[in-house]
Amino acid sequence: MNGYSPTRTSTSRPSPVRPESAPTLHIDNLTARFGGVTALNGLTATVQAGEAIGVVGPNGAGKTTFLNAISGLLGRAVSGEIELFGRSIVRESPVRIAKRGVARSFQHPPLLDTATVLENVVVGSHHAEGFAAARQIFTPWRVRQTERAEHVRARALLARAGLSSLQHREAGSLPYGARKQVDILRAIFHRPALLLLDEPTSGLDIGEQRKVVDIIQDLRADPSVSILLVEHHMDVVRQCASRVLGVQAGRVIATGTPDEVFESPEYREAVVGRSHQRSGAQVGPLERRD
Ligand SMILES: Nc1ncnc2c1ncn2[C@@H]1O[C@H](COP(=O)(O)OP(=O)(O)OP(=O)(O)O)[C@@H](O)[C@H]1O
Repeated sequence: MNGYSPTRTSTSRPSPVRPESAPTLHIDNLTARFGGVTALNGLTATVQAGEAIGVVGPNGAGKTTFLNAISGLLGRAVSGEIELFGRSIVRESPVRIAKRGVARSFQHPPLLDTATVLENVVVGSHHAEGFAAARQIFTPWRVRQTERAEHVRARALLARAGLSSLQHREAGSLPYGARKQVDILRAIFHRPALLLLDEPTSGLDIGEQRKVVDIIQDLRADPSVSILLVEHHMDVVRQCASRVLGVQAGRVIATGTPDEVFESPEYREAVVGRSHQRSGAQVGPLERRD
């Protein structure tokens, strides 16, 4: 069963053009500079349809900047190429990139605090469905129908995550762990082709971490969804990602299975070299010891 699968829902969003031959995402020589700081330094990577790729590395390696660049949040600070299904998105706005099927969660979820949890999950969906304001005025019945269907789908997502009891709570009153989960469901609600998750389990307790892992594993059953997962917990990466990019100083220093990367000399040096600081790879309570 796949309760979160974007393709198994009752209303359908016009899907972005997805040429069979092109990968979901191709990144070439991606560089991001902020004044004198080079956060990304020639990063190159490819994500195929249905892949879930972990992005790991020490603090300050450029992982969040990588997701920000793909989301279109960095504007002219970025150079290099970002292709989604073979089409360049490197100069497109965050809204257009979202419309092309990219959704993301944030380290610190920017929920609408005075809206309910249910409203937060569906927020922006009219935009995503291409409902212009004029259309809403002239076809109110259709808009109401769509809203009803969206609320049904959002409730189903919340139920699947065990968060039904929170659906009418104001988001501003939620504890941190619930905020993170709602933010992830909000991203999933838009049926992304590419889901960007930025430290989805940071600050969560063990039960909440398991629920997030469950959500990600469920999504992986859908071959049309690709995932980039920035994560410090090695156990979460092992359970959710088939392939890992080890990143340091804004470039990829190791690729392979989770264990191949975690055990590679390049990655160990990147993390151990900073052992006096917070480690880039945390062994969490979900850690499997094989
Ligand atoms: N908008 C910005 N302006 C200036 N410097 C920035 C900006 N965004 C990121 N940086 C810098 O770029 C580098 C990479 O930051 P980034 O947040 O991408 O690292 P990270 O790998 O996500 O770290 P962490 O694991 O701690 O979240 C850091 O030195 C950071 O201070």
